[in-house]
Amino acid sequence: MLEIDNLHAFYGKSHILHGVAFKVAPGEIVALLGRNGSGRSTTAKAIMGLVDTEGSIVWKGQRISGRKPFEVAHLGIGYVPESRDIFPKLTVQQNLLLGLKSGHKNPRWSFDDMYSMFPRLKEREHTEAGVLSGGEQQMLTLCRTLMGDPELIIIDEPTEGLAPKIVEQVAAFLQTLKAKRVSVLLIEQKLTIALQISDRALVMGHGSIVFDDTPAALQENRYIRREWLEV
Ligand SMILES: Nc1ncnc2c1ncn2[C@@H]1O[C@H](COP(=O)(O)OP(=O)(O)OP(=O)(O)O)[C@@H](O)[C@H]1O
Repeated sequence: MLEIDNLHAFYGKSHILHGVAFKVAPGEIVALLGRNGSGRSTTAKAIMGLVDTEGSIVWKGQRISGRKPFEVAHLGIGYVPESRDIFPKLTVQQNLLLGLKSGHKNPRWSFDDMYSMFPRLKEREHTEAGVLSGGEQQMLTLCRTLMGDPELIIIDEPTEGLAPKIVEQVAAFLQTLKAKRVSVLLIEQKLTIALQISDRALVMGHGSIVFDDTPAALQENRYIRREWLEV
């Protein structure tokens, strides 16, 4: 479904990704792990057309490398960046409405789906998003992106700084996506969550993929964990 091969990415003259290659299959949750600065966010930005790249990014058989971010989104790839991405002066409900893909006839998701995954958003339905807590803003960003009905959603550190109870809800949210065959590329710092819910684990180091296997294999591989994950 998503096939990345020999991907290089650049910020000006800085060469950040060095020949990244991996695949994401339909309905698969793939965890992208690594230390801060290893290149995980840059990989997400490269897929979304937000940084200069060389190499190949193919989505559903179509080459998307070099496309504009809105084109990539329109083709069915949703992106939840690390910074919570909401419209602060609009209510929760208005933010969700803005997520809807225009002209889309049979959306997979309804407002009620969002509110049943995150009941707190229902309670805050008519509240301006700018006054929500960090955790609530994260829920809203996830839901707004999902309202656009992506087939693949790339989520950058969704549980960063959240209380354990909200982390559990985000994990349940990811399981719901899986049940509905939405693929997920999950950039995570927390190894336990990534291992619990993902089908495959990728580890990045210095802008390259240094491990690509099952979560169980990563659990057993002390060398990779020590060299590339533990701080
Ligand atoms: N806008 C930028 N301009 C120049 N260099 C950047 C920029 N953004 C990131 N970098 C550099 O690119 C490298 C990879 O960063 P990236 O953000 O992709 O890592 P990461 O694994 O996602 O970690 P983090 O969680 O800290 O963002 C780092 O060396 C970082 O300093």
